[in-house]
Amino acid sequence: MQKLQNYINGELVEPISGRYIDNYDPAIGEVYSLIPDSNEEDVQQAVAAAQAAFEGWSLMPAEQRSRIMLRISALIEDNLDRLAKAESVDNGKPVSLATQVDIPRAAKNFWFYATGLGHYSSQAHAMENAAINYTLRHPLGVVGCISPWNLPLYLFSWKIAPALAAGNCVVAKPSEITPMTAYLLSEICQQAGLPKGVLNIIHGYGHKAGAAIVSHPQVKAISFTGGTKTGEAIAREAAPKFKKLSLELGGKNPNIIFADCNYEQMLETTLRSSFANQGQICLCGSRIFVEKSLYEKFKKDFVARVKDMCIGDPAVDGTHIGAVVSEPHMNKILSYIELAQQEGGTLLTGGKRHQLQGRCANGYFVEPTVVEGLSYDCRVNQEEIFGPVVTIMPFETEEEVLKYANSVQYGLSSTVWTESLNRATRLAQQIEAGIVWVNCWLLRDLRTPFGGVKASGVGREGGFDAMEFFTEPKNVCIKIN
Ligand SMILES: NC(=O)C1=CN([C@@H]2O[C@H](COP(=O)(O)OP(=O)(O)OC[C@H]3O[C@@H](n4cnc5c(N)ncnc54)[C@H](O)[C@@H]3O)[C@@H](O)[C@H]2O)C=CC1
Ligand SMILES: O=C(O)/C=C/C=C(\O)C(=O)O
Repeated sequence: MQKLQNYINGELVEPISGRYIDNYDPAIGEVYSLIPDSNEEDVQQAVAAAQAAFEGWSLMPAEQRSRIMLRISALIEDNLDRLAKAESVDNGKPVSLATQVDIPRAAKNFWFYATGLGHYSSQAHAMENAAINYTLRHPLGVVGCISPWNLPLYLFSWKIAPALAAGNCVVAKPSEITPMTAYLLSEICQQAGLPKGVLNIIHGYGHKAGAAIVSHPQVKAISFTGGTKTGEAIAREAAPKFKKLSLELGGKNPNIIFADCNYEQMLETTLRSSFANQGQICLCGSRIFVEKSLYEKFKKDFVARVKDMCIGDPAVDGTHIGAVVSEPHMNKILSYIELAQQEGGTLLTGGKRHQLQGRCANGYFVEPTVVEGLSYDCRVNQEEIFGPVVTIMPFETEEEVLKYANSVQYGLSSTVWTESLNRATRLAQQIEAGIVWVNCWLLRDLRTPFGGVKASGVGREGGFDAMEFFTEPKNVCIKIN
């Protein structure tokens, strides 16, 4: 069976403990590879390697740094099929999704920051006839990047690329549930000629390897994406040590549909925003609010389209819904479907584990599920499920739907469907979320600030926001005589 290795100081190495963790293919429910069960000692070696590499990397001319990152981007593109297949096997997502979305975006993340670093400039503030201020931005040193299992290489690279572009050296940990493409990225970094120690990839459990990265005194910042509870634990550890923190956490996003919307566009996009990646994207619109006059028509058409979706082998073209990421996660999703019924909801479609034949007979598949009849403040409408489950609810007025939308502890993204520009801008102003999509969903411009409010996180990724996070400003004030 394939054994993955840590990537430390430019070399692929065994974990010091010699211990490994089972890695499952969720579509067949079997272990197919082993990953290092790394501990504090592995992290210590990785941090030491990163520290040693920092001077060389941070002082390297920006153009040279950029060229190395562009080579990584190109190699990801060259390996598109291999990486997409690996992502699909590791995560359960349809290979078509990994080919069209996950892997191209990983390549783009490196391209975006490799080119962006050449446009990042310091600020100057002139005090009339008194002084001129200029603000230097220094890389922080060694930084930690910790990413989740839902968009493995996409989110891993979304953190690593700006950190490297800003001149930092990185110790990164992918999720232990989906480690494969991060491992393949280590091979790509070797081929691209990334100097040793600049990026170190440690595999293993969050409470062990991840916690060791967070608590290491030489790790100056942590960029984390994952569950809100884990984000809290990381903040508890890192905040008293005055580390910089960027936390992208959970969501319970409203999808607000008015009767005057472009109906076909809305219906097609709502199918995606509900069930893309088996609903395992923190931006999915899991609470669908529909204006009362459109509710019955929407319900009929939406449910019919959901019933048409193909749940199947992720390796096969034409599959819309693949496996969810793990057996515990499947059970969590099914328990929320149970809860929805206890809370008085009616299942309009779905609701069960889906049984496939043949190769995937033991895989972790959940039917795309639509629930109606729940109140906006019940647990199912307040807690993050992170699976292919949506609720639909009617509303009558803007005030009412705004109250529903803002009733949750989360505030990541939101979607508004209307042809009225006035209404869209009114709501965009009042919705408590870091991102508002009007008549679209997950339309991404990588220059824009990305992140959430309330329990959805702290800080913003994307564009120069990420470059600012990964650098420390120093103001120099020169008096003019
Ligand atoms: N992007 C998002 O919003 C995501 C949300 N979730 C939500 O979180 C729930 C739990 O999922 P998990 O797999 O447990 O995600 P998680 O948040 O625990 O895992 C994310 C990453 O954090 C690491 N980690 C865990 N504990 C850590 C610690 N104490 N210190 C440092 N690193 C640590 C993990 O190893 C992984 O690399 C899901 O059911 C879902 O609701 C999960 C993944 C992504
Ligand atoms: O940056 C994006 O385009 C998407 C990010 C998605 C997440 O952070 C997530 O699902 O966890």
